[in-house]
Amino acid sequence: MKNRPLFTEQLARAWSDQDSMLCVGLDPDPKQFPASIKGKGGAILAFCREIVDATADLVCAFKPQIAYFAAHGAEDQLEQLIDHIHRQHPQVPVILDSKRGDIGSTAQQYAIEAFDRYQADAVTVNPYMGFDSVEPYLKYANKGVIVLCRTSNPGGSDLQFLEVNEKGQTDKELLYQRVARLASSQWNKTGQLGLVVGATFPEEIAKVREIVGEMPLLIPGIGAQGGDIPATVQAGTVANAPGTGMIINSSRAILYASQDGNFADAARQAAMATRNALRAAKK
Ligand SMILES: O=c1ccn([C@@H]2O[C@H](COP(=O)(O)O)[C@@H](O)[C@H]2O)c(=O)[nH]1
Repeated sequence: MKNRPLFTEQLARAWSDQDSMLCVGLDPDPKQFPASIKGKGGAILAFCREIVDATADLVCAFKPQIAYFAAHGAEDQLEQLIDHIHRQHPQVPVILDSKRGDIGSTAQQYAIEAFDRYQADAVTVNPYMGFDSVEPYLKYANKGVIVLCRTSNPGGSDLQFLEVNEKGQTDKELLYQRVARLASSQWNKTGQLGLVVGATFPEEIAKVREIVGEMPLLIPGIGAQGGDIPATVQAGTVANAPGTGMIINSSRAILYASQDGNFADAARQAAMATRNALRAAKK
């Protein structure tokens, strides 16, 4: 699917036309599928397609997590799913969550995987190996590149909270803050960079927002991980532009709202309740 608009334009349109900051995460776990789908050929695609069709008018993005497809040898189903979203719901950007990170020549292959093979509008990237591991993605000038910054898991603090002050630098700087500063001031050559910041850490969301201005934040951690919606929205709000700047992800709490035959309806209800809670929190 060629000629997709700039990722940031897609987001701006989705935030305004859909009035939604909700991203539905597509993490298909066959063990949790309803009996009507479980065990059938193409079950992963069938399950995700129903979720997508039931929620597309409620979201600003979909985020398929590649591991849930690759673990079952279902990469072809991931390709077909993204193609389905582009054709049936062209207004909804697709963020491929793959969190790759490697030397430049290999990162180039990962960029081809995300953007040429899967046709994603954006991809998550691990910055641990530095700018030359991120740069190959920037050759795709209209595509979003969303860099891990302050992740939602408890172990994220092991490294992301290390002090990284240089000689002469007086203000204390932590590793996740350095990532935010580099991403916004030096790495954002295309204007299409974003950062991952977990809803489980609203204080750090606020700090990152202070550093990066309007840059889009992908915020996982509400729903199954227990992140607080009002605290998240308050912390991540862009000055004078409520309802923008955040792509707030929920996966399991929506996908598995029911494991019966009515799973798609239940997912829609859960997505609507979450979107409404996000809307209410921005006021
Ligand atoms: O810091 C991070 C980065 C990515 N994720 C991903 O988001 C979803 C969360 O799923 P829930 O079911 O809503 O907990 C999942 O795909 C993770 O790989 C994250 O949780 N935290």
